[in-house]
Amino acid sequence: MSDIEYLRSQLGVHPDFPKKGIVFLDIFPLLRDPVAFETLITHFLHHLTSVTLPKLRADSGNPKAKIDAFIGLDARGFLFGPVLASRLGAAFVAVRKVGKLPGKCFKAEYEKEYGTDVFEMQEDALPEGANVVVIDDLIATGGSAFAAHQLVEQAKAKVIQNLFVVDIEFLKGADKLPAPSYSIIKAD
Ligand SMILES: O=P(O)(O)OC[C@H]1O[C@H](OP(=O)(O)OP(=O)(O)O)[C@H](O)[C@@H]1O
Ligand SMILES: Nc1ncnc2[nH]cnc12
Repeated sequence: MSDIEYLRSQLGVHPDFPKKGIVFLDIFPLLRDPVAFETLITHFLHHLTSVTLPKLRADSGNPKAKIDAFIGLDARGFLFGPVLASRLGAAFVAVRKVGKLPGKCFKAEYEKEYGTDVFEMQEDALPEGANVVVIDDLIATGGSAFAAHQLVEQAKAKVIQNLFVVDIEFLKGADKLPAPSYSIIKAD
């Protein structure tokens, strides 16, 4: 079994949660296993250093261009973003559901697979022109990640990569996103 097949086999699968008709894919079992968690981080780092950074440097003409910040989406993006940010010497910025962040915030309303919500990000969290990676546990319709993209645009920064542990591919969420997406586990 490949390491990706192993990770796939460890996902929790919960039909009719949190609503009838939704098959909820639970990434928490992967975090109970330290080897599985480290494998996820290794796959993300490999993609960032072998694809994202070379593309950023080629596109910008700056061989020293770097990832300035990881934007983690409330709540499960917070599990992965700070680890990647720390490993690559970048900032971690939290995008939170409305009403949780103090100070002035940018806002973006969105629709996801099982409801609507509003995301916020603190207005002083990102410098203008920052190169940003969006990270979350899962992409379904892409509504959440697209809202994060809108917040980054409001800050006049740039999303250069989206990262997900799981992509529910038939919902075609990645097609909605202006920046490239990389996901470790493809689900149906
Ligand atoms: O691609 P989409 O259709 O937008 O769905 C994906 C989002 O839905 C889940 O989050 P949820 O809002 O349930 O929040 P949680 O992480 O706080 O449980 C998941 O963690 C993603 O953020
Ligand atoms: N099917 C699903 N499983 C887990 N998280 C989700 N977020 C949106 N859709 C989801």
